[in-house]
Amino acid sequence: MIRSLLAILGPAYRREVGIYAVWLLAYGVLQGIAVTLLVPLLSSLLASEMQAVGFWLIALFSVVVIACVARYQQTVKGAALAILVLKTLHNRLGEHLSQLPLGWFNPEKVGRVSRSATGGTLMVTNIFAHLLPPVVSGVVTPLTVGVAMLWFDWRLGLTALLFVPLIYIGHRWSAQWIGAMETEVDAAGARASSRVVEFARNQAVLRSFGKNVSSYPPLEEAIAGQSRAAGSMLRQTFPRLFAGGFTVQLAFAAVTVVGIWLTLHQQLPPIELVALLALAARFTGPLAELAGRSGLLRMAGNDLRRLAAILFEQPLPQPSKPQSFTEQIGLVEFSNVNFSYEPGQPVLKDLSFRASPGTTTAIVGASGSGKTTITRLLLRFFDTDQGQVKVGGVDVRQLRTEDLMRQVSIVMQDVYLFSDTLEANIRLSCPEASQEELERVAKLAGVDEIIERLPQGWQTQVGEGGAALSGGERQRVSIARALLKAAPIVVLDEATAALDPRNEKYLNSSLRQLQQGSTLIVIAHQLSTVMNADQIIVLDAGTVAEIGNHRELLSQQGLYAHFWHQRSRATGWQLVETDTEVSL
Ligand SMILES: Nc1ncnc2c1ncn2[C@@H]1O[C@H](COP(=O)(O)OP(=O)(O)OP(=O)(O)O)[C@@H](O)[C@H]1O
Repeated sequence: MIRSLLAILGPAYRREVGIYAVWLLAYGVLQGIAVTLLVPLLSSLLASEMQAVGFWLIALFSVVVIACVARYQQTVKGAALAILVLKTLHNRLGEHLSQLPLGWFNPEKVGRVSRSATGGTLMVTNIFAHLLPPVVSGVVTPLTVGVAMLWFDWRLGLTALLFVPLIYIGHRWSAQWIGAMETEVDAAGARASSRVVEFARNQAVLRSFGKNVSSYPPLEEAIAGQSRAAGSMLRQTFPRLFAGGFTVQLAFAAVTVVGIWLTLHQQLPPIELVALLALAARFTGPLAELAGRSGLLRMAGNDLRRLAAILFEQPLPQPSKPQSFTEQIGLVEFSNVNFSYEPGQPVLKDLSFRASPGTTTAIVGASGSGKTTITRLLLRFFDTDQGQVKVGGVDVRQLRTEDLMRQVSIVMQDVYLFSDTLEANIRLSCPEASQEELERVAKLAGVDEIIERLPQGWQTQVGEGGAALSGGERQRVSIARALLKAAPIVVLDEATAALDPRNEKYLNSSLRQLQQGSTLIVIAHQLSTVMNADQIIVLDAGTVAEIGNHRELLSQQGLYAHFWHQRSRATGWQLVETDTEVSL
């Protein structure tokens, strides 16, 4: 466990962990020696040898003082390491997450990260603060006492030490089992919490179908599964902990029986028997505590493994010699791209197209034909299986993430705003922008109108995820961000639903502005965007079925023309796969 902790923290902390380990061991041994000194002390007391009593008392006092120093050092160093782990793990997690491919962040993984970053790291810090000290004392102190007993009376010492393997196996068995059960309980907990979040988020839909907790089976099952797992763990943990404690008491009973037998056969003076039995009692105390703590330590070990699994996730390979841009800034090229999310289920097949700098490319196609996937590959959420994606004439795999991201702005339908002011949300893309610049983009995107209406204008808090704004308003903020960033390439996912006239007006003026300086790649749903695009890519099941501008494609009398003639009077469109019809 310490080894995996060191692997996560890095070799820089090897020394601190080493010093802590020395104090832990020292305290365990000193505790054992202090207890051992009770034997000569009690023996001389019972024999009324007052001078010897004085000597052993001083010896005991000195060892206790040194043990206190060791305990203090162990506590201070443990607390310092716990804080260090907390800080380091959070920093390492943050750094690592920022290097992982964006495609990694699905809801399950995000849930795992948030559980590990909160409860997981706390549990891991507990290893130093609360779990290792009793576990190490629980092993080292009884061993020291056992060796001391060997010295006083080898027969009693041997009896006690013979039980060590049995106690060890018992503890290991119950700790391993508790660890395995905890993994199950954790998985059930993760399932239940994701269902609770789903239930809370989708209240509007669920209520409209008359669903509450008891009539929504997935949530009920997940909660029942969690309490089943927790109940089963509690029920089955008890006998195992009992078995661990029983072997310890058995060891004590065996030492007592052997001691009495030796005394009855005049092989051990009764005074020494009393003192050695007191020692044997101290042999069992820390062992009993060990039984409970080793299970907790195993649980913390599970958390450690889960954290390590996140930290060992591979970031997308970064180029050893990153390339810089040529004069082809704004150029986007896909060459013979093949891509699948799941092996054997190709999503994009031999897909090629070229978007020249400053032009607008509209991507249209049936739901599931791969439109969003194209934008994900352009942003390098994932790497292609075959073929190349080039931005500015350079393969995206040869660009550093920050260089690629500097080239591209994203405006998605489902816009997330940070729980901050309106101004901070727009400045995110260009913190150093002047106030005039900010106001210019706000006007173009129609954000000025929102600002005028809101009580604190630019300084209005938008709430978590932008909850204080409507969907259309959030998209306007997101367009203002893109305008401010003025990136050479803009990826835009148009609203599927028909826009109200006001939002449409702002979207069109923003698009015109963006077109002046950027290459636009639009997942297009509005007819006007499709008609005015320089080129339209018609996707069919992951391949380019047709490519050209509106006029060219109409004259081809192919798939696009078919769609167009069917629904040209519609105000919005979406291609439907089943019968290649256009639906609203
Ligand atoms: N993260 C993912 N893991 C596995 N499969 C995925 C993932 N994302 C998309 N897919 C699958 O890839 C295919 C293409 O999806 P994509 O989202 O690119 O289509 P789309 O044309 O944008 O669809 P829509 O218009 O409905 O948004 C679909 O079959 C989809 O189920």
